[in-house]
Amino acid sequence: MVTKESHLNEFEFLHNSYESSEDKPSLPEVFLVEDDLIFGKTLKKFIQKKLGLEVSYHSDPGAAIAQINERSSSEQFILITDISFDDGGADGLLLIDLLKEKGHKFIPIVMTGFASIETAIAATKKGVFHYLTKPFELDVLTDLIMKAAISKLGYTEKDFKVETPKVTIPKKSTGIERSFKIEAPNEEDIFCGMIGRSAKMKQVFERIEKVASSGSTVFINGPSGTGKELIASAIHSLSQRVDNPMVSVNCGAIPGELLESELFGHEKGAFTGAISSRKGRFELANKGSIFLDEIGDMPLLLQVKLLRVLQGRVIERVGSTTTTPVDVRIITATHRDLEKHVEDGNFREDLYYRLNVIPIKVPALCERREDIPLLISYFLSRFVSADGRNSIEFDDESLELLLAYDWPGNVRELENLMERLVILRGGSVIRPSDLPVKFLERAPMHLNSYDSLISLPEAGIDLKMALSNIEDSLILQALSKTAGNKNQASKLLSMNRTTLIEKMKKKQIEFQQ
Ligand SMILES: Nc1ncnc2c1ncn2[C@@H]1O[C@H](COP(=O)(O)OP(=O)(O)OP(=O)(O)O)[C@@H](O)[C@H]1O
Repeated sequence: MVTKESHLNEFEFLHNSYESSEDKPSLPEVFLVEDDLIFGKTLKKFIQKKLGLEVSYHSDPGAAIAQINERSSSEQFILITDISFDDGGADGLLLIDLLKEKGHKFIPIVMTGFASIETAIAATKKGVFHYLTKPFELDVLTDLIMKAAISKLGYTEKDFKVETPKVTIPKKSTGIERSFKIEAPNEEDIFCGMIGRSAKMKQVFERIEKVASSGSTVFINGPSGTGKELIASAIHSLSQRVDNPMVSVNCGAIPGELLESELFGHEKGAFTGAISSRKGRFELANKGSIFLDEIGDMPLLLQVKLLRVLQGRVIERVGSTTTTPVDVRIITATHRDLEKHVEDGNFREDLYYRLNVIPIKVPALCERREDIPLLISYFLSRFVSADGRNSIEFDDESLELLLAYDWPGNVRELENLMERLVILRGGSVIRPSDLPVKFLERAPMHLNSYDSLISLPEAGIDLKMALSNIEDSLILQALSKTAGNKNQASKLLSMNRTTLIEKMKKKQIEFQQ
């Protein structure tokens, strides 16, 4: 039976703190003992990079004891050790006993892949600071090391230079070779309420500036959510027509039979329900601009009527026999491939050429990824309250996922996601698990990140075994990240769910939370 008292005595024996802060070395020493070479090296690199601590790593407990015995037994250190070693001849708890016998003072943290009540009790009896069950997030271990150093060795948080290991976006996956940083747009990145620093958006801005004053018909083409309506507004606001109205009509949202009277107006009695005559949008936009969104969805019959307006600059109300002159600049937009629409016979070729006088092509967001950090910052500044209470931050991994994602819904999708995260996760750090699963599906492969974590040991390596260990580790990490959900984990690993299950069975991998 472990009593609270015996537990405390053990702790006191192990953790008699330094008399004064001057006595302690500048940073705590860490000894790591783990027989899985790849995991051990990964841990060593991660702890060193994140906390700036020197880590002495040994795959063999005997070698660890030899090194520890060489140093002065009065200096306390942190020991991180596996419990069971593959050759069966050593045991992490025995290592703790042997070091204690030699009079060493240290704070033990133990790790095990096979959690059992018996070993947990045995570890507690030995006064371990924490008992970690594999797999665990590497950050959990570094947090524990800091906690141990602060609470047992008298260090303060300031003694550590905590640095989250930087992840560099590989060129292949995103086309950008630099660390991803959220950055507020500066003056040059903002054009008429639009954010853009990429060369592609700068070209769009230049074209808007050039065409705005001309009065010509403009055709804006680009995927949904790329800002076509914003571009139309910019053209209008930079033109001489700015003091007159800009009227927008979504041709795809109004039923075909209503669209004609919506655009051109109607006379009293023109159809059932036409109790009075009414001006259409063209007349309302007189001396200003009309923005015909989703022009590709306009019915063929109406296309003929629009062509007549373009040719004669006059409109004819439904039910009228006379024409009314209109002075309107026409700006149209569609997310469709209008040329293909013409080829398929769904759009009149003559109208297409009339509308396409000045084309503006808007790039999808995935073609201008350098704008993503600016847009994130811009939308956060819009959604986060003035006191910053619901502000959010992103960890490196989630930032990377945001940059690598394809954004099929473009800027609108990014805007909606930021709004949702601020509402649901305001005040916290966003991690990959806070993002919709589809972001994880498209995560890039960090081939080069392995270079910084695993280096070829002097004595060489059993490649087959090493790869198999990496596979195990990644499968377990995917399961851990998705709380054991095999469906989501398989997506993270870009494999079928059934393949994952078969692999787990074959390799006898079991996941316990
Ligand atoms: N460059 C940008 N800077 C800031 N906000 C943008 C930018 N581009 C788009 N947005 C915002 O994204 C949302 C979608 O933009 P908009 O409605 O103009 O897209 P669209 O291309 O017209 O979409 P659809 O084809 O679906 O009509 C809007 O809220 C808009 O303010």
